[in-house]
Amino acid sequence: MAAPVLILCATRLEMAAFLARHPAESMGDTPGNPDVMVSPDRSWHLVISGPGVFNAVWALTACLERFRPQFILHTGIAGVFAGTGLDIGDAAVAVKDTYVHAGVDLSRPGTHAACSRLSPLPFDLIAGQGLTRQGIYTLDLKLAHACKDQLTRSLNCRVGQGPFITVSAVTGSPEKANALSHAYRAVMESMEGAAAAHVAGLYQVPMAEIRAASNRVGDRDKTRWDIRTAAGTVADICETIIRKRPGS
Ligand SMILES: O=C(O)c1cccc(C(=O)CC[C@H]2O[C@@H](n3cnc4c(=O)[nH]cnc43)[C@H](O)[C@@H]2O)c1
Repeated sequence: MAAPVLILCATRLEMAAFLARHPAESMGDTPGNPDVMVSPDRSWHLVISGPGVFNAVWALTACLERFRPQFILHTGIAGVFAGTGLDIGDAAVAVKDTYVHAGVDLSRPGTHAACSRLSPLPFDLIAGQGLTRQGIYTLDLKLAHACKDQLTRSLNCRVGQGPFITVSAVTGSPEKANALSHAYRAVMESMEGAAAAHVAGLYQVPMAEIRAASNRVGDRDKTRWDIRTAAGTVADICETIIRKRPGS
């Protein structure tokens, strides 16, 4: 039997629709252990990390110390950038994910440079992977393309593909969203992606990052967010990937 797929998601809310369709057994949620579930046939595990880069690193590390999955499916909701052709409820597959806070900030407060990309760090964040100096994590492109092809065939929404960014400070204005979109040509913004890619890279486990848009990046008006619809897309993404196992 193939190794399980490890699904990594920040919150239970994002996985609610999937878990309603696919009830799973809890493996314990005790202090010092992440919240992990396993499917009845043991073909997938789900870890709920908690939001943000620190929780993602902790939860994924704890799992990879316990078992080695075939690949990691990092999923959840995200903000979608304007000009991507995607709307709320649509899905996208990451080809790379950049932690925008990694680097040397040479900008002067009050100048236009404040929103542009940082200069590279003088050291690798993963030894031998020079792009990590700019917080850039390249994902497994063969797996990403296979997932995109499969999801395009299976989902009832648009499926985009491109660069994602990861933030610790959620983008809170359309102006900042425009600047980030221009600087990174990003499709989606989340709070965990690059952190998960960092750990997956250290453990040399392939990872696909596939998210569903719940809101437009920079939009603070929650009446325009649609987490329920996005969580439905997250459920469709997970169902497709665990059933078809693209790339294997
Ligand atoms: O209340 C807020 O302002 C807020 C901002 C971002 C996310 C949330 C959540 O409750 C969802 C947690 C989860 O969602 C991802 N997410 C969704 N939209 C965005 C975004 O526009 N920018 C960054 N992250 C986003 C994120 O990965 C969180 O883990 C509430």
